[in-house]
Amino acid sequence: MAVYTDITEGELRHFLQTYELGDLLSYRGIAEGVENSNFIVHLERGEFILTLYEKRVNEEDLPFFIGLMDHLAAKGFACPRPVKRQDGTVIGHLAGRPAAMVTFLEGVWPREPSVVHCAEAGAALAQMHLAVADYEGYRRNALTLPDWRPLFEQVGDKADEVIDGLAEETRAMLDRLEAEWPTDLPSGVIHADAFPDNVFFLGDRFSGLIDFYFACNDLFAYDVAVALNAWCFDADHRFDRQKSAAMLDAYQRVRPLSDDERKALPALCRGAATRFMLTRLYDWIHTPADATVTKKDPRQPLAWMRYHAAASGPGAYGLNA
Ligand SMILES: Nc1ncnc2c1ncn2[C@@H]1O[C@H](COP(=O)(O)OP(=O)(O)OP(=O)(O)O)[C@@H](O)[C@H]1O
Ligand SMILES: N[C@@H](CCO)C(=O)O
Repeated sequence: MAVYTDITEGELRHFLQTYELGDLLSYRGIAEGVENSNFIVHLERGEFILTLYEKRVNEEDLPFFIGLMDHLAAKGFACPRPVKRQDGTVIGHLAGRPAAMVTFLEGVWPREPSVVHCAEAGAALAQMHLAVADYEGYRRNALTLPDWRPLFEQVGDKADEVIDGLAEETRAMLDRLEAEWPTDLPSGVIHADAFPDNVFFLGDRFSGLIDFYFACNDLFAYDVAVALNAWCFDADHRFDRQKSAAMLDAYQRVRPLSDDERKALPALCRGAATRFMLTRLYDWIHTPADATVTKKDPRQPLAWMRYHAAASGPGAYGLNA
């Protein structure tokens, strides 16, 4: 459960005085997520999600994330809407952390994504990529190619204590990525963490995207690569081409990929797998033993990395070469 910062009822009541949402009826910490502390807060005016922003979120980036959710919601894209306080601002402070409330989104994330879920997620991602066209905020991706090697150096040879041989394998992958990384592809604001646990469904239908706290400006096709990793491997780390073909097909019905984007897909998938392997590895080693959080296993994205290392071209993803 991701509650790094706990709050007392008194602190919460004090914080809620800055809103016009009525009395507090109940609240509880949310038993999911690894990045921020989240609470579901039941007020007279309804249910809301309260987030206390933790280590990976810089306070100066919050206006970008909040503005993005506002922008997308105003365009009719299904995502949480930030809640304004009495003074018109969104970001406050609670228990020493920056904090904000957003609207509660109906739906559940798919524990075992089906081909239909993958297609829905692909279409939703493409809709987001179109909807950001006139968003004026800019945020550099702080977890892209130039950031991976420094992140890895903070783990260094401890990597081998987690998985034997991992340090050398990662260095070789970073060398390869540095040589092949595409730069000249369509870009804009991407979600950058479109995993199943951030995509809600009502039945088989997409009902909303959450957790925009890695959103940044980067290649649209990189966002697709993140989603292919996150949705299309089964529990035994086997890649399911039917799922990837469904995701890519649905994505392209909304936003067709260019030839260059298609060609770059294997490299982008290698990079996305490496990014999640590295952050999970870092957290595996650095998360305090007393933190109330279920750490994510770096072995899973390592298996993704290995699949993409061997991928010869777009055909490996069910795309025509
Ligand atoms: N707007 C919302 N409406 C309904 N539930 C939400 C909303 N935002 C968050 N949640 C719930 O809180 C959980 C954790 O939220 P979130 O994914 O934002 O946390 P996180 O710590 O940033 O997670 P992650 O590990 O995905 O980065 C979600 O799985 C969902 O159950
Ligand atoms: N989606 C990420 C966690 C949030 O950074 C992962 O699965 O590693």
